[in-house]
Amino acid sequence: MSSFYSELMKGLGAGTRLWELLDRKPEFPLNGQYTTDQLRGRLEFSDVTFSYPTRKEVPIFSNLSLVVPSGSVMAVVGSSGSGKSTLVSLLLRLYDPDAGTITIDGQDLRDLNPYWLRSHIGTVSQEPVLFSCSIRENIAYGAVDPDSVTMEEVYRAARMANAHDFIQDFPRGFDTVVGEKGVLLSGGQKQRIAIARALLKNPKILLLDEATSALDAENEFLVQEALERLMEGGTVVVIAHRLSTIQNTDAVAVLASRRVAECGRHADLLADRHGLFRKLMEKQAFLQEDQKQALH
Ligand SMILES: Nc1ncnc2c1ncn2[C@@H]1O[C@H](COP(=O)(O)OP(=O)(O)OP(=O)(O)O)[C@@H](O)[C@H]1O
Repeated sequence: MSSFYSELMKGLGAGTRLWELLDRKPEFPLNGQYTTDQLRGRLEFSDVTFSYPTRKEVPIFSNLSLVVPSGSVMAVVGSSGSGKSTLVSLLLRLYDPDAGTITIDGQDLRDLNPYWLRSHIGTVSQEPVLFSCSIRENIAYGAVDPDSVTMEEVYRAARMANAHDFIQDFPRGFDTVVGEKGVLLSGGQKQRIAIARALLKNPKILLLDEATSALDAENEFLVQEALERLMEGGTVVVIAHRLSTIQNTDAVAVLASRRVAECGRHADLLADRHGLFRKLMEKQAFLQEDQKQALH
């Protein structure tokens, strides 16, 4: 009886916390209704001013403007704390800007149905979150209706994400249960599962946060190849940390002084000897010595 009582009390405590979570209301209204069948994925920030609700006195963006044409790949670079992740959070509508607008195909984000919006946006973060369930369920979770996903579709997504082989090598294959936050898997493996999840969703808009942590050479190649497949066809915003990624994008936006300080093609930005992008690249030792020599 006494052990049952303590279990009951633990359960009650957990239950209370769960209800508190379920009862939470969004801080701003999520009542946009607009949806469309023909999403093209053109993104535009116009004069966006933003500070986090918890730190109103620290502005993150003031009058930031940026256009990402539909179907293009935009790299976002900037020093640590310049607001790269914040830009992605605003696109996902985790926050609303204090002033200015963010639009998709000319439609204000606030007028779009948030559930519909998020079903068309895929994200792969630096530290992907995997749930404590099977790998198959973790991949199928990306789909709008995970229950209707066939095994064939899961295999296909895993193959394209270069994850199929290592999953098959586990004794229980796709039924392998990954621990809380996927502790059983390496960083590169977790990322490839997150990429398979995003591939299954086949989103029109893709937000990527490239991992800064060093992957071993083989993992890095496999992750990079999978990302390239994922990036085909949609509009992509990638927080880029690798020179090879930056070189393969259509344009680069440099965040500095709370706005987009420079935006253009990688080669053009690099050619400006006094430009911010050039300085940033040199600081981050992105440029190899021989490339620097060639540019001088
Ligand atoms: N939830 C939050 N509440 C309050 N301030 C925040 C929050 N998240 C980020 N910030 C602040 O906003 C600024 C921009 O952070 P952000 O994470 O967007 O930068 P970043 O360019 O992505 O940085 P990094 O390259 O280090 O990941 C930082 O000064 C950070 O301290």
